[in-house]
Amino acid sequence: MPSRPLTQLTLALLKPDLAANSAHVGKVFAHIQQNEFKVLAHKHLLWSKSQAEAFYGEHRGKFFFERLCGYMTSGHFYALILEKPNAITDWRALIGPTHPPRARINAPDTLRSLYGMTDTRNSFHGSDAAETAKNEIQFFFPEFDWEKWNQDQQRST
Ligand SMILES: Nc1ncnc2c1ncn2[C@@H]1O[C@H](COP(=O)(O)OP(=O)(O)OP(=O)(O)O)[C@@H](O)[C@H]1O
Repeated sequence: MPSRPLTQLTLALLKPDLAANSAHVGKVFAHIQQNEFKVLAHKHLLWSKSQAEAFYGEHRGKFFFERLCGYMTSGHFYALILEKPNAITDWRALIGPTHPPRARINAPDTLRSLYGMTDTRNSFHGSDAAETAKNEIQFFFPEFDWEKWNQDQQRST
């Protein structure tokens, strides 16, 4: 059987401002596929305040923490497990800089440039490292079978 390159998983969020616009959601899913990410799983979620505070716990105490948690509980959003070689860096490159006005100047083709609105309402999240991706996938998809995924990876090399 021909071998394929090792893949990586990342956790992506399509945040509430984006998720509220079904036309934009369709375009973003198309963009994800055009960029050769495989969507292994996705969920449409509505968070309680305590869930948002748990996920963004590292930002507790920062000036934008309350605003961020308020935004993330303002409506439904999507959580996705994305797979491809270098998924973590590729997805962060595709979404672009945290701040959409800066993205529109420095990275105009990125998703945050195209769809993001403000520093808080920036439409997307992506894990920033392998360990974070594992923890974040576990947070949203506790049922995800890592052992099977690892076995499939080994079989395909
Ligand atoms: N200066 C800021 N003002 C308002 N909101 C901010 C600011 N910095 C970050 N945020 C919000 O907090 C989130 C997490 O911040 P972080 O610094 O981890 O950015 P990021 O890694 O680009 O974003 P994410 O973790 O969502 O992919 C951002 O996505 C944004 O919604």
